[in-house]
Amino acid sequence: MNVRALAAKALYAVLEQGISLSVALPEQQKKLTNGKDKGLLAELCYGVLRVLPQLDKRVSDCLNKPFKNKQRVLHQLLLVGCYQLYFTRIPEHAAISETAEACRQLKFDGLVKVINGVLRNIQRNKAELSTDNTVLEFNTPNWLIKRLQQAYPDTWQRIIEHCHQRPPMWLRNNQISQTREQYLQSLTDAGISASKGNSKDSILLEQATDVMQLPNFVQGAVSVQDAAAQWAAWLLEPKDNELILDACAAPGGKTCHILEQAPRAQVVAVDFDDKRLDRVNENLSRLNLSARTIHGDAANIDEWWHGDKFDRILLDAPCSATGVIRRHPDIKWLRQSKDIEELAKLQAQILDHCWQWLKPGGTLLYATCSILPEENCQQIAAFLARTSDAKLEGLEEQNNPDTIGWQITPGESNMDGFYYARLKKQ
Ligand SMILES: C[S@@+](CC[C@H](N)C(=O)[O-])C[C@H]1O[C@@H](n2cnc3c(N)ncnc32)[C@H](O)[C@@H]1O
Repeated sequence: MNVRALAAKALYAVLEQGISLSVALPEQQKKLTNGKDKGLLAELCYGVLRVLPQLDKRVSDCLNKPFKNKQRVLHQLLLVGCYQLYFTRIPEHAAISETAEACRQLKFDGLVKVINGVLRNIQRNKAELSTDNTVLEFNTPNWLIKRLQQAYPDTWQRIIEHCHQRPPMWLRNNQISQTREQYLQSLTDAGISASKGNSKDSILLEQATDVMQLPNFVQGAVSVQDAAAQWAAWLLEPKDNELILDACAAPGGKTCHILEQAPRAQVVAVDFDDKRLDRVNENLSRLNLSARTIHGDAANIDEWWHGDKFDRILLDAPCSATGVIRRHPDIKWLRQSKDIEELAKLQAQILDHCWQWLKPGGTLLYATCSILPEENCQQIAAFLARTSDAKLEGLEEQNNPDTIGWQITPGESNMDGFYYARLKKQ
């Protein structure tokens, strides 16, 4: 299979059909057997989505007539071609001929000449990519730029820059298997360079590595998890024998971390996405941990839980994921401004309901991978205003003690963007 044709198909799924890249990419990757080709396919898709407006403009300027309907996939193919010419070290003649061949594979034989012609035109005249307006300059939709400008008047540009950087690979040491020092030594022995992160289990790899190359990965020695997400279990402070609800648990990264810290805690991991819940079970089984996994709605706990109230609740709420754009650049194009208010409403609903299921004296940790105040500090401020038995606890890690909760912005200490607020029930 031609890698460029598969990239065009994955991008068509994201941009024309609104499918997330984490679904669309594996769908195409499974048609390839070679690891290098799979890597190139990912690089082409991620790359195009990072700089989409600039590529879009360059390609559209070279087309007499835009492609429509089923032929739209050829527009995506041209984006892939243009990306190779501007952003990769692939020899230009190879980039062009492979992309033209992809057109044939996509069964548009009659348009191979057009694809070839447009790409040759771009190659001959490799003008700087346009930065004529803020969308082109920042390769980010206008609505998101505006919201970021408002939330971060002094730093929004730097935040957007970080959203475009390639994310590092973080590991979480499984403290049941070995200490972090011991695992760092195993990595050194395996010739893998790594260093410690700020939270106790986190390890930063100098270079992304196939997990199968990591010592004892299959046996559960470590997991892949961004350092920002690793703060959840530390801030929740789970204890053995406590009854703990992980209210939006899939794929289970934080569920497993909670159990690594408190292996005898009774953890109930809930998610309303059945398929994603399977991933929780897979992760638990690799790490040899056990939790009760339930397919259910966190905004309707009464429906699936008839036991005691919980000592601790982790609410890793569904959110805009604007803090993890560096890992999922498709978010920029799949989300819309109106989603933010809808998500904030949903989060408030789940938060209010979970609160009813927390024991007096219990702790609820609210988390999102968003960097927008509507989903984070404003959400918690509104919750505190309407909930008389809730008290916000300060977090040591918080950079500004006056803010409501801890907002991590992308790139801070090499982490993803994330938000935490710890609430205690009176
Ligand atoms: C941010 S992800 C959770 C990530 C997870 N905590 C981890 O660390 O691996 C949010 C999850 O919430 C789930 N979700 C969204 N709305 C829900 C609801 N009302 N009840 C239960 N789960 C929900 C989604 O299916 C998704 O898996």
